Amino acid sequence: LWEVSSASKARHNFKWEVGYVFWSPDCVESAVIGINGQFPGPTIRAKAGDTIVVELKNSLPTEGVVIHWHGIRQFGTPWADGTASISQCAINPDETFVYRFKVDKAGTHMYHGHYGMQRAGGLYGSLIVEVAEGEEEPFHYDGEFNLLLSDWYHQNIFDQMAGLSSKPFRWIGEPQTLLINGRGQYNCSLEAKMNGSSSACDTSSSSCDVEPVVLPVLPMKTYRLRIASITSLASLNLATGNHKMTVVEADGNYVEPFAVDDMDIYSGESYSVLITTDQNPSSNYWISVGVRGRLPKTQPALAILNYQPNSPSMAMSSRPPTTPAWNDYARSRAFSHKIFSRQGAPTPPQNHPSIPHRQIALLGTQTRIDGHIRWSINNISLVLPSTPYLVSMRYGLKGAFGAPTKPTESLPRGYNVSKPPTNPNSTEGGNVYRLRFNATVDVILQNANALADNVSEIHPWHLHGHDFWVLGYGEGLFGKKDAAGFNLKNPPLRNTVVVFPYGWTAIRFVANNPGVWAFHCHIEPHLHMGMGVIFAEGIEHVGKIPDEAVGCGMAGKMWMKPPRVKH
Ligand SMILES: O=C1O[C@H]([C@@H](O)CO)C(O)=C1O
Repeated sequence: LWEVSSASKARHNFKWEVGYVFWSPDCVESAVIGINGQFPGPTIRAKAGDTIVVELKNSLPTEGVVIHWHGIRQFGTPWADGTASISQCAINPDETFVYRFKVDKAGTHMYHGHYGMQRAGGLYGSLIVEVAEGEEEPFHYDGEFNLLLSDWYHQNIFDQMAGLSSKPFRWIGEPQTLLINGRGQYNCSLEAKMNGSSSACDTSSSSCDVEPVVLPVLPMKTYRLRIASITSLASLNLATGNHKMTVVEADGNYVEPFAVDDMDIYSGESYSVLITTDQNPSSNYWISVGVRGRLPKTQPALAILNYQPNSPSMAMSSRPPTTPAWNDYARSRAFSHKIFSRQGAPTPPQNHPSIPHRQIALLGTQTRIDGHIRWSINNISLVLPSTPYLVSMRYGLKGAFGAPTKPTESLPRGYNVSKPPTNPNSTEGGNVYRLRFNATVDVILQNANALADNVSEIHPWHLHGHDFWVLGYGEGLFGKKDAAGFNLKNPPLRNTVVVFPYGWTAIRFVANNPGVWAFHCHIEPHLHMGMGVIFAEGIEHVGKIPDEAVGCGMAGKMWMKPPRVKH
């Protein structure tokens, strides 16, 4: 997984056009951001070491666009990370940008919009990297299926964004439908529909049939399910009922295999699990996907494990498995605590008095700016500049992002994480942490009570440009002594990790990838409300940034050479 053999490497060329399409993901039609007229976007499949070239044309009439390749570290190509205002200028309507990057190791990944809330608008798809030619996975399976999980809102993203920045605040609420591979049933469970009890279904949608997700399997075989969550808000749990799942991969890294009946999956995370079809083959079986971490107002999504040669629509002999109670955090913690890297995986730098070279503690709080509700990190709510950071830093455009501020990196002493912030006001800022190239950096993600009493939410944090080791989780305010309990032996490598309510999560990574990288809560409205920071490292080692990534903000003005005109 972490070694790229020198066997033959392929190049995959794609021509994509991003535009609005009418689509009915859950039988309710709306304008959805599609790729080549399709929602979700096409699945990319490649092998480790291959090069992906996506010629992306923006056919959204009045919006810029970018695509982030979630899980791909972009070694040597930081301008292809697809983060507007961070790694590149947003691609203007009618313009084309070429994303060219290497997929350096195998894993289950995804891609999605990273500008405004376009991801929530439907701009996403799967990116699956198989092991390099001639190499083998460290586990056996006879077939595989891909399950891309998402949540869906009937309110369009413009109304959502306007609400989030309104005074008074208008929260987006819970999603209407959970989707598997872009398909779901609004106000209607697939079970009720299949049993013919359509009274349980919303009548406006009863005339519409969204094809259920069916996994055709043979008895007594082993299948790999690739599961990725790209939800806007929902934390999910996937349960297979009669079939045990053995977890083998998390975020493109092998884990020490462990068996579960159900598993949590947070936005931005991916897993592979193995299931063996060892149940009575005269039946089909349900797979359920339900909401965790917030009081659910959304029906679970269902898929069908269809033992061949049964008909996929035959009556089920069992009910869909129920996913755990939304607020059973002990169970969620227990699942997270089961994840360790597979034997032989790289371990974090350690055993040296100077390691970590730096510890950055990030306290996430819900705050107010001028009466608007925001999320802040160390009391600064992230706003992005008009000149992409990668460009302004690489070319030394001082002033492109205002006065250089040094955000704080320690926790306020004695902060009471179980009460609303005593000073709920914060300011907007850039939140840029410059990391010494090759430094070993620990980050403590500290959660706390939100603005309302007795509320603290789950935040899955995603780091661009890196995998990181998850060193540990704890409850309450992180203290120096907690570092003694870090797992340095077999911590899992990931790119997304959950921070539980009122708790902290500690990660470690090596700042060895020249570029400017976003690190943020993967909940779409939370990022939009400022819940993120920027890491910059090894800028002097960044190669030539393609011109198309550069032409906006201060860089756009400086590089613009008006043609000479004759008088
Ligand atoms: O960011 C959020 O805002 C609301 C709530 O805290 C205020 O209405 C909510 O549930 C969030 O996750």
